[in-house]
Amino acid sequence: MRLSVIGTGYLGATHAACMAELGFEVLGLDVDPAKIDALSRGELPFHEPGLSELLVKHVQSGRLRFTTSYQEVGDWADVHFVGVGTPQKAGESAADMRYVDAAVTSLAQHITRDALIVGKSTVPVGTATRLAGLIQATRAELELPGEVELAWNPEFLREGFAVKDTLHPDRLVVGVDSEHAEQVLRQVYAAPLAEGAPWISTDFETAELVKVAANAFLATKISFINAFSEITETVGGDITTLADAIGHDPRIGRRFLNAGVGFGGGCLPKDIRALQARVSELGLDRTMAFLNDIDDINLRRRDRVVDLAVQVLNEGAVEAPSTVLPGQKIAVLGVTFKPDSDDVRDSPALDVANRLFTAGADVAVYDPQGNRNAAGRFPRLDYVGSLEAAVTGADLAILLTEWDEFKQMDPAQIAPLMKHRAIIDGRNVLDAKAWTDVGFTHAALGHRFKLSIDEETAE
Ligand SMILES: NC(=O)C1=CN([C@@H]2O[C@H](COP(=O)(O)OP(=O)(O)OC[C@H]3O[C@@H](n4cnc5c(N)ncnc54)[C@H](O)[C@@H]3O)[C@@H](O)[C@H]2O)C=CC1
Ligand SMILES: O=C(O)[C@H]1O[C@H](OP(=O)(O)OP(=O)(O)OC[C@H]2O[C@@H](n3ccc(=O)[nH]c3=O)[C@H](O)[C@@H]2O)[C@H](O)[C@@H](O)[C@@H]1O
Repeated sequence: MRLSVIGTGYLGATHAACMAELGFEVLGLDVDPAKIDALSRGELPFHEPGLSELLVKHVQSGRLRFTTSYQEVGDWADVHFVGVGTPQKAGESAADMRYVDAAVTSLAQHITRDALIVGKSTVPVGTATRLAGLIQATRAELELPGEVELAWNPEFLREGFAVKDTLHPDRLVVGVDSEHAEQVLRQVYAAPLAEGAPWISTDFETAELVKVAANAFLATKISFINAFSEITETVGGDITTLADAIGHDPRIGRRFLNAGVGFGGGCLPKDIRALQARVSELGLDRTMAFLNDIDDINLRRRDRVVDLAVQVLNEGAVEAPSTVLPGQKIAVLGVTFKPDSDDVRDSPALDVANRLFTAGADVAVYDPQGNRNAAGRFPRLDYVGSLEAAVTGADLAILLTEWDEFKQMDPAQIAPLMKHRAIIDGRNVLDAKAWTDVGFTHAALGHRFKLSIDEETAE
């Protein structure tokens, strides 16, 4: 079976290379010629563990090719996966559907044989039904040969684990409206099915909603624990112990209860906003209103980091950041939205770095993979090539993305490099005692901050 993958970003490039790994001939298509040139040379335009190796392997074997031509994919493939972006519309909460609509329209205009179009992008409920109508109308008007069906097969991969999640998914969900479409998808996913991956075959609406329900639930879990952080920061208590304790209850589970600077990335934030916008459009204004609070709690974490920086740098005094940060050197450790990724889309870490800069601080940024993308968004920050370069001469270091390199920092080695020994743990991954033992002022999200002047060892 020949597969095409339309849109070769994070999702599409991963899906294309993994489908080649499963033994299929694959043709990836994108409207960005530079991306297609790079992928055709076996160069991955972003960082994703294990993906580069698969790309090189299958470009070399000839099983994986790339094109910008819809005519080529329309003549060639049996199954077309659509993985183009569905970003938040500028100035609105809703998803911008123009890329999905354009991709599906182009396919409908260029397919010249029997084929199945399979949507993988995350979309508002009702999209598949609308697109099925669009496909049939377009093809009838052009009197094109071949039967073209549509299915929706949402994707649950996580960045940083994209290859594993695609080759060994924890479930496969397909929204279909014919037995034939389901059988084709069962053939595509024969390998993970043979490994026992649960297969959920359902209607279009359920498939679309499963995806946004999953992301809304994950976002809710994170903001739930971060809301408790606001309480422990006020009254005292240990947010990590609290998460561990409730997480032992299997009905709750410990995963996604890591308190910190909150969720970001190209999906969770925009997906909860798009869900809310869609249900409001359906007249259900109150139904997902709680997601406003989930979003607000998440964004307040970023304010909290800036407030903490002000407190730490001003010996406990809380004032407006714009009046207190000028001239202070702050080392920002991590700018990607999560470790093992170079993705800075809606990254809480990068947002905080920029806010500190706006408040007048001299911000030195180091991220093992994210500096280049971050510099594309906020070129005025000072990007440096190592952890040591970032902390040297700094008044304060702030850990915002929990890369292993940061989790494994030795406070005794960092201490002599800094001008003042002060650290904020924005992800709750550092051992507070190890830092205070060598004279650091240590503050962490989810913990009450009390500055002890005695502990400050300004040099
Ligand atoms: N990134 C992730 O980890 C996951 C993403 N998703 C969903 O997958 C979709 C894609 O997300 P990403 O891959 O992150 O986006 P992305 O922005 O990395 O990639 C989208 C790609 O589509 C291309 N494109 C735009 N219009 C096109 C057209 N008309 N024809 C062909 N290509 C076109 C763009 O040039 C770009 O390369 C979104 O709906 C997202 O919510 C779902 C699960 C995981
Ligand atoms: O739709 C998508 O694109 C994907 O979105 C998320 O995957 P991803 O964005 O790659 O990253 P996550 O691991 O979910 O982390 C999202 C954000 O939440 C934060 N997070 C996560 C877990 C936690 O306990 N605390 C926390 O703050 C992370 O730092 C990160 O900023 C989902 O986990 C995937 O299942 C989904 O396919």
